[in-house]
Amino acid sequence: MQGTSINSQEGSRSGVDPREQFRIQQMPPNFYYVPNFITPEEEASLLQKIPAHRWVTLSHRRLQAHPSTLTKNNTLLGAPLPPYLVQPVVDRFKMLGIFDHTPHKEPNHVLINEYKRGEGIMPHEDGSAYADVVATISLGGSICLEITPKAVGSEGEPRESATISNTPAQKGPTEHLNEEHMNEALVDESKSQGPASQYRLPTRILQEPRSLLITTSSAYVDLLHGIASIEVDENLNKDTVANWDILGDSSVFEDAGGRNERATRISLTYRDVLKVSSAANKVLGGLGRR
Ligand SMILES: O=C(O)CCC(=O)C(=O)O
Ligand SMILES: [Fe+2]
Repeated sequence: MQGTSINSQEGSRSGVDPREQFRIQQMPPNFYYVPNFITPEEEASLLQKIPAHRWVTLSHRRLQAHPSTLTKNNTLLGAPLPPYLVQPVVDRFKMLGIFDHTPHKEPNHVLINEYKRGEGIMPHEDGSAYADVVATISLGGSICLEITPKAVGSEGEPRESATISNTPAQKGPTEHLNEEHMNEALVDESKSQGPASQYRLPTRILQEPRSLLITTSSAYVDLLHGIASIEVDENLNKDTVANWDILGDSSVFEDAGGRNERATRISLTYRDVLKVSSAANKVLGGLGRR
């Protein structure tokens, strides 16, 4: 947002959604992409402050949860987020009204993912532990997030908890988007639900370093997201990347012949956990059991 600053007060006075200029037009609602949301200095500072000892290694990425992992019944033990995760970005979230509709009006939980070259995350939904919004800041390398409709028959199934490993929503290996998918990507109405059917799916959102991606409402609830475990994102152009027109610098990918060589990427995913238990209750409960 350093280069694309908005005036939220003016926005709200005039009744204009401050996120509107960042909406990804070619996609089902509601995805918003903000290039250059943080500065290179802020990116470097964040990268330096992420604690090296908190990583949990999963099969295709590393993860850490702040302030802590959720309990088995998806409750957050109330505690503040570390200051380096709060400022300056949470004030910018407020300018955009990202969490205005959630119970706590601001994020109370951050999952940090690290993907080395060739790593990814299978298609999934983030689930009902959280309010229906996630705000993702990307650091390091660029990556494509693949957006797919839910599989036939998945509607109505209970959404499982969004724990540290999220909710795998499709069985089997991640299906990578390729040129074929892109070219015949108009959604088959019978295989999609709701608003997704008017748009081209599956599709990709290219996330540049220092960008913010907001996924909310129906985008959070009705669609799956994942990252292919590949070393190069290929065939990147205006027809295959939903946010091409609002990228910070599409020439980087044009100059590379439509390729993005993956490098280590870290994502900070900000969320509002619905159920929060107070630390005081926990302490008293603990004493009671003695
Ligand atoms: O790294 C990303 O951008 C996606 C991560 C993700 O889907 C998650 O943490 O639930
Ligand atoms: Fe996710």
